[in-house]
Amino acid sequence: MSLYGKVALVTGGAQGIGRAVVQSLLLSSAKVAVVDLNKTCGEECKTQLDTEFGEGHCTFIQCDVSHGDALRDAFQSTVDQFGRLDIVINNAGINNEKNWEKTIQVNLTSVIKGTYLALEHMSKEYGKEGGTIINVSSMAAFMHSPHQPVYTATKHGVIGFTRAMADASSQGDYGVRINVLCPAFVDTPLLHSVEQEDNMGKFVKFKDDFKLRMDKFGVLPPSLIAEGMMRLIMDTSLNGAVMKITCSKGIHFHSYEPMSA
Ligand SMILES: NC(=O)c1ccc[n+]([C@@H]2O[C@H](COP(=O)([O-])OP(=O)(O)OC[C@H]3O[C@@H](n4cnc5c(N)ncnc54)[C@H](O)[C@@H]3O)[C@@H](O)[C@H]2O)c1
Ligand SMILES: CCCCC/C=C\C=C\[C@H](O)C/C=C\C/C=C\CCCC(=O)O
Repeated sequence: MSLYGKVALVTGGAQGIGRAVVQSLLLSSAKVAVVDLNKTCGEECKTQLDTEFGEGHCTFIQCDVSHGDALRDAFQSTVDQFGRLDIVINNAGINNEKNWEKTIQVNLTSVIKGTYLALEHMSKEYGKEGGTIINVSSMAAFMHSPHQPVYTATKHGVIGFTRAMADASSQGDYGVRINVLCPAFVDTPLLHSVEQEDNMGKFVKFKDDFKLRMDKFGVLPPSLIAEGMMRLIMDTSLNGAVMKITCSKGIHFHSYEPMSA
């Protein structure tokens, strides 16, 4: 299915998983705003994408998603440049147990803020045409890691928030589907943070144990995560879905007990 005429915003889109998703969106003919803190990476990414897809299909907006006003401006700038907004991927995330307050701000608070801003631009509640939001969690929400307690907590939070908002959207007739994606280990620069005391703090001493887990469970290519994202974007039956992607089972969904009143 083509996304011609649709506009997407991807946070943390300059490298890693976000970069792979941006590529897939452009291949499907969407226009894309790459929102990222890293100016060098973002500008390089835009140059490469302009060469591949031609100018005018994507834009780079430098923004720290943990700064609420800057994130609001990034959403507005996307709509000003491309005229509308249909797809929002709240993907930016960090792994920092030393500065764990920042990890909560980036991985959880900014996902909540990004979801609310997306609704302001897409929800029927605000007179808009609807759309779709994907929030990025992690398999760490299902297999908690002693090396990453706060990272694990934020990824649990992303799932709970997303599922609750998906129900709010269907009950409130927002016209916006809200889903969550949980990758296992993915081959991106983030994985290397396990080696660094600056990221891991006192948990760095567990790095060998962490690497054993990677050997045991394997490491996925970012392109497979992008494939999962595209499925969540295209399948209009999905709302409140929790997609997991692992080496052992590939792309699949978590199932929950039905709620009893
Ligand atoms: N790599 C993995 O093994 C893995 C596994 C499960 C989930 N995830 C999640 O996937 C998402 C993407 O991770 P990745 O592996 O691609 O990481 P990455 O470090 O390769 O890329 C993250 C991108 O986000 C940007 N970013 C970081 N902080 C930001 C901020 N405050 N504001 C704006 N942009 C910011 C970075 O500049 C970078 O371009 C994260 O939410 C991460 O938690 C990753
Ligand atoms: C310390 C560096 C961390 C860098 C990346 C951060 C987090 C990534 C977490 C992943 O989501 C992995 C979490 C848990 C376990 C992984 C895979 C489980 C697969 C299970 C299966 O195959 O059935």
